[in-house]
Amino acid sequence: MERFVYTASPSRIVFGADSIDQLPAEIERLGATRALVLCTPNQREQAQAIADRLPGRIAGIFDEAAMHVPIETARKARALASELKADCALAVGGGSTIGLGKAIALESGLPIIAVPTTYAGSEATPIYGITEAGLKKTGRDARVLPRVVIYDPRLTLSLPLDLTVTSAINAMAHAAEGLYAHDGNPVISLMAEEGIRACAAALQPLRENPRDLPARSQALYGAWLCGTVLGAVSMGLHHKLCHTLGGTFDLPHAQVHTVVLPHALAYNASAAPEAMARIARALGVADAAMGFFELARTHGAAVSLKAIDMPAAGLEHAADLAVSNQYPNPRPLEKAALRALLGRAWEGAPPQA
Ligand SMILES: NC(=O)C1=CN([C@@H]2O[C@H](COP(=O)(O)OP(=O)(O)OC[C@H]3O[C@@H](n4cnc5c(N)ncnc54)[C@H](O)[C@@H]3O)[C@@H](O)[C@H]2O)C=CC1
Ligand SMILES: O=C(O)/C=C\C(=O)CC(=O)O
Repeated sequence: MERFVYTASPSRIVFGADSIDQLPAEIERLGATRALVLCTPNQREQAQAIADRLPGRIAGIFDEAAMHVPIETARKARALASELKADCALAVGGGSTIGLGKAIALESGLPIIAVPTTYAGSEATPIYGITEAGLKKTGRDARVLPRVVIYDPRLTLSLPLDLTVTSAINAMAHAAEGLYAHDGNPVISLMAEEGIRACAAALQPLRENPRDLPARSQALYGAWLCGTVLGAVSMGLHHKLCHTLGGTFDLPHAQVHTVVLPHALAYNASAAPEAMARIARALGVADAAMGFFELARTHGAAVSLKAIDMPAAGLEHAADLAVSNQYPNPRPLEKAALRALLGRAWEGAPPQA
């Protein structure tokens, strides 16, 4: 066994169907009496229903969470938290809403209770992202790691099927890159493999019935594991490409992950054979990259950047950006090979080493 460092995350996880019933006790445990509830406009009703379970403990609801946390939204939410003297942020939603809670916590140290309703995994990480003047900056800070996460699969029953598939692949991407992270460790690799297995296995039953509670539970369990991997070790080429593409061309987050993952894995395959074997085993396929390509296609997700409105004229610029910062990745970053990768991803061609 090689030497490694493992840092466990100090979050408290409350998992299972109806675990939202534990919310009043969890808020009390934190000693909070004035929670600011955060959500997107789409999830206002769901957030209100949760707030209604907490009479006397809600300071207000802010329903303007938006993807990639625009700085203007963060400022507005921070000002409201301060004005209402909130003593905790209760984020009900996906990565965008939890990201808004993190933007508040980063400045104020307010504890976050996260109630995730997608599989993005932000609730399990100390990573924040804020977008200012078209540029998304991300960083790590222990203050933004939610203190408590309530994973209630019932709250994911309403997640539309297309987002269910792409969000689950977003989750599995964390685990896939965690398996070849330069700072990986055996515990995180176990979580990664199990996370991929659980998320992938949930997709077929959810396609047949998006309200299948055991399958929702399995997907959410997998998402927790995959998010934990993201929070614990460094990501490589795939995540960097997705951030570049998403941020520069304003592409939808989970869908970009879904398109890019097979191509990023094919690029890294020869340099990370053991990770590829573990990913393939978790998916129950022969080849990791093709496995993800087929998984997305089988479940009706877009497999080309073209289909999610990435302009072809931006490919050269994206390749330049991809090599502008070097970072640890199993295979060195080569401009010509990355340009070819992006071309295949744009077309929706199968992944190629
Ligand atoms: N900091 C971190 O560790 C991470 C941050 N992120 C960030 O999170 C954002 C993406 O988060 P996502 O969860 O993919 O999307 P999202 O949070 O933007 O949600 C997408 C849409 O689905 C709706 N939705 C969410 N759950 C629903 C449900 N159960 N039923 C019906 N509608 C529902 C939302 O209201 C929203 O309109 C990106 O900005 C990304 O960068 C993603 C992963 C990790
Ligand atoms: O961009 C962020 O807000 C931080 C991390 C992620 O989005 C991880 C991911 O790409 O899914």
